[in-house]
Amino acid sequence: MVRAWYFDNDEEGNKKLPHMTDPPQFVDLEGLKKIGVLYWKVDVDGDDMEEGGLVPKLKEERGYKHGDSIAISRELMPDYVDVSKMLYTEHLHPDEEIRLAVDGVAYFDVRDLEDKWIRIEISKGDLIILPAGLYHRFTVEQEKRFVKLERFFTEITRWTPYNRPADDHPARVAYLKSMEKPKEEEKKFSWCNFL
Ligand SMILES: CSCCC(=O)C(=O)O
Ligand SMILES: [Fe+2]
Repeated sequence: MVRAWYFDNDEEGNKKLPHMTDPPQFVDLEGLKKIGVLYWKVDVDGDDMEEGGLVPKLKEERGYKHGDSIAISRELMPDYVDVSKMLYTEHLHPDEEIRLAVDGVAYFDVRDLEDKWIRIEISKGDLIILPAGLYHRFTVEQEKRFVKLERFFTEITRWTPYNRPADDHPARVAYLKSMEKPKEEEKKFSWCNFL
């Protein structure tokens, strides 16, 4: 099951360790939703993957026409060191990032609205969607040092990372704007209550 917590900001330590604060500050699915991160639990060995199941339905709803499967580990990748450095470099994408873990364990770090890192641990059956324009980075976890992921894309040719700073990227601007709306709604609501 997915877990998420605030990263302890120790950027010098081993990135593959959990980096929880003491005491840990966990973030629930609602907290992730507030920054646009969506989550589904998937039975990867069962009906969820079959025609009419959760994953094919999600693909259709969100227009994912392409997909592939990648395994990340030192043993399986000749260019592991470069790839893992690249994936742990803070970046964003013009499209949402969809990943379904089918084996192993990995961490996605995502920025909250105050620019603090939230670490999301994914393992078998965790499907997450990061919105376009959200700064994030990724690493495998220390113990297994291995993860296998299904990736889905709307257009495979458009899959590009833009490293931070990319604050003027239209996807970043649109993301921040989409995060403003709930705040405005909240304001309107409290004003109505006041009247
Ligand atoms: C290897 S999947 C997760 C890493 C990532 O953020 C990406 O591929 O853009
Ligand atoms: Fe990414």
